[in-house]
Order: sequence, then C-alpha cells, then structure tokens
Amino acid sequence: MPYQKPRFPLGTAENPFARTEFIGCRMKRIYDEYKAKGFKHIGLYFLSSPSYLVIEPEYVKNIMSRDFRFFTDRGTYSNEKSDPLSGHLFNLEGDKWKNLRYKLTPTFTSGKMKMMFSSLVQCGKQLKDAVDCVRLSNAPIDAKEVLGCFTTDVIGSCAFGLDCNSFLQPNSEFREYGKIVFTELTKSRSIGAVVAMASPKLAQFFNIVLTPRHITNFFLSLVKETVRYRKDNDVVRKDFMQILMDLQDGAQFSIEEMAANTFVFFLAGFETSSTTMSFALYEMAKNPKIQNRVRDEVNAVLEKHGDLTYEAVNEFKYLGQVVDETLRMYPPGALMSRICVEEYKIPDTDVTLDKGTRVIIPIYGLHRDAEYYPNPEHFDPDRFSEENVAKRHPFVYLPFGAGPRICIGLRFGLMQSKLGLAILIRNFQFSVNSKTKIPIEIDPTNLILSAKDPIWLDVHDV
Ligand code: HEM
Repeated sequence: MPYQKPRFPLGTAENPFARTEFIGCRMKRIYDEYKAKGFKHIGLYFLSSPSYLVIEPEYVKNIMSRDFRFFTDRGTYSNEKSDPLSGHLFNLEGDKWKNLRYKLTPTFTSGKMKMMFSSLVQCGKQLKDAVDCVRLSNAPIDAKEVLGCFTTDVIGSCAFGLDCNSFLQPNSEFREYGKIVFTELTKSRSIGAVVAMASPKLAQFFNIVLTPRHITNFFLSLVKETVRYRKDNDVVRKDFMQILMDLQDGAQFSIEEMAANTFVFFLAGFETSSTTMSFALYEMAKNPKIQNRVRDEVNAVLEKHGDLTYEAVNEFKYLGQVVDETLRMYPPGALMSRICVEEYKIPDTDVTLDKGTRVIIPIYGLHRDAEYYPNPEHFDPDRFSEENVAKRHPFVYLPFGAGPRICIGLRFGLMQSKLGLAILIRNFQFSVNSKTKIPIEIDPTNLILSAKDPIWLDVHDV
C-alpha cells in the first residue's frame, strides 16, 4: 500500500503543540495528492501509531456500514472512573457503546422531538428579539456569537431544563461554560491530550484525566441538583433530562452516566449546530438570490401552516438544501476516525489492516473533491436536489457520519438549524459587513471546522 514516509518522532503528523493548519485541511491535502496519483487509500503514522486514510468511497462504505463489526470503535479516549464526564456515547467502545446507543436511541424519535419543539420556538423568539435590537442600533451582528447564544439556550432548555436567555445574560455561568468547554477539551495541548490521541490504551494505563476538574464539578452538580429538585417537587418536563430520568427509574443509569450523556449533547450538539448556522447565514449574506429564495419558501410554508410548527420546519425543502450545502462546504466534523478491532482484509485488494489500526475518513477531502462536486468552492444548494443527490455515491457526503455510529442527534441538529435560520431569514435581510474577511479563514487550532475570526453581518429590514 502507498504510504507517507514517517519522520521521527511525529511520524507523518503535524506538531500537536504548534497547530498551524486545520487538521481537516491537512488531511484534504494528503487526500488530493494521493488521489491525483490514482491511489484508493494510503498509510500514515501518527507518532508511532499506524493509520489508514481512505480515498475510495466504496471502501468508506464498507468500513462505516457493511463491515462495521470490524470498526465499531472511534478511538477517542475515555476514563469513566477518574473522568466521569468522558464516559459518554461518543467515546464508549464495544458492547458498552452498543448497549448505551440502544438505550438512548428513543431520545430522538419524532414524538420526542415534537415534545421539545415549543422550547426551541421560545429560544427562536429570543434570537429574533436580540437581532432586532442590534438592527435598531445599526450595528453589525457577530453571527458566531449570536448563534452560539441561540444553541446554548436550546441545549440548556432541552438537555438541562434551564431557561438561560444568553442574550439577556451573556455572562451567565451556563453560557460561560458553553464558550470554554469545547475549547478546553479540544484545543488542549497538554502532554496528556497528545498521549490520549496517540494511544488511548497508554492514557488509560497512566489514568490520564482530560476534563478539567471545574467542568466536571459544574456539570455533575447541575445534573444532581436538577434531578433532586424534580424528584422532590414532582416536576416533569419535556426534555432530555426527563427522558434520562425515566430511564434511571428503571435503574439503567447512574447519576454520573446521566451527567456524561447530557454533557455530550452539550459538547456534540452546541458548537456543531451554531457553526453550521453561522456559515449558512454567511453564504446567504453573500448570495442575495439564494437568501430571497429561502425567504419566499419560508413565507409560503408559514402561510400554509399558519404558524411555525414542527411539520412546517420539515417542509422547508430549499432551506434544507442550503443547510446540506453548508455542511458539504463546512462539515464541523471534517474527519472521522474508526479503530480496526479485528484484522480486516480490504475487499478485492491484498491489503490487510492489523487490529488496532486507526482508520481516517477524510470528510473535508471528499466534500471538496471536484470529481463529485464540480467547482467545489462554489456554494450551490441545487447540488442537493433529489435528482442530483441520486446521481452521487452516497458515501461522498458524510457530515453526520454513517452506519451504526452515525450522529444520534442528526435530526435534532437539522431541526434547530433550520428553525433558527428560518426565523432570521423571515424577519431580516443580511449582507456581509466589510470587517468580515472573504474567504473565511478556518481556525487551525480547533478540532471542529470553525471560523477563526468573528463573522460580521449587517442586518436590514425585510
Ligand atoms: C449540525 C449539527 C451536527 C453535526 C454536523 C454533527 C456531526 C456528527 C458527526 C460527524 C459524528 C460522528 C459520526 C460517525 O463517527 O460516524 C457525530 C456523532 C455524535 N453526535 Fe452529532 N452532529 C450534530 C449535532 C448533534 C446534536 C444536536 C447532538 C445531540 C443533541 C449530537 C450528538 C452526537 C453524539 C452523541 C454522537 C456520538 C454517536 C455515537 O457514537 O453513537 N450531534 N455527530
């Protein structure tokens, strides 16, 4: 198999203590270079760990879906005893993951989502009022900050039962944690974080704790107090916490497990959705035709339904295509990993992956590959019309992953993104403020794809 020559001591990896290029872009460069030479896959080294980068979509399909049993784990680090918040669905492996996924799947049925919908609409009203205030003062909005407040409020309300209104209380503890949690966990350049990435087993051996103690204490006590308050006062709410509490009554969850799994909704659900919405708004601000088409659709659907209902959001077809195209150009999870848990022969080749090999799926590379998406730097929601989608290999579009480990919050993420964008586009017109750099620079230090600087947009009346 072709491979990139490793150099001591980093292998083919970039120095993790001095990140100068976003990891998704780096993998895209390798993907482009080897694809141009006609290769379907390539070997890499992260420090001394062998890794395998996939180029051919058919191999991606086998790994993520058809032959999933060889690739059940993601290879992220968790240590349930010393670092209780790390024992969540994203990190767990093998049977522990399988059992938890089975228990949590009912959390995202359409019935449960409908139940939470009114909380989302309430957060949407606060978003509209906040943007209106900025419009009246003739100032631009920082889309990242505004939408960060919105998704913080949504997750606060739907996962923790809190009424945050981050717009009125920008310095509330919950919003402050929203800002730092992701950064502290994913930008960490401690030796422990590097060891955990290179070898989760070694990190386990040294009992490494990645979650800062103050974050663990905040979330553990928040969940403990909420559960105690609801039980003592017979309070029943329509949120994730309630669903987990109902499961807990069947003795399926400890308080630590409940905290870890509400925490992961915070970790996996908040920044992914807010960056998606910020990029979508930025693209629409650059493309008034697309923005107007979305506004016309939103108005027509709302006229038909009379109100912003769950069913109405599901009818925003073109807005859905705008979100799909945004996730193609700016997938928050720009690369995905799997661990080969049993020796695996790549079908129709003489390549065998050893147990323990890390597999990298270069989502950003696939999404910006001109073979699948001609003129890939161009924002074009029509790529996602039913007819055009049917012409493509399904495994060249993976913003939520695929197979049994696909994002469990996919429908929730799409629903909150479409709802927030519909409210904004219906009520305001957006254009790019001169302070915004075009094209947007990607933050090299973040593990998820996000803008390095604020995205300033001017807001006008419709
Ligand atoms: C636009 C929004 C979102 C995007 C782009 C996104 C993307 C992803 C991706 C790429 C994965 C990895 C999938 C794989 O390895 O195949 C993932 C997993 C996950 N996501 Fe999301 N996500 C979003 C929203 C959410 C929300 C709102 C929640 C929860 C409320 C959530 C919870 C999770 C969890 C728990 C996992 C781990 C699933 C497992 O391992 O079984 N995500 N997400």
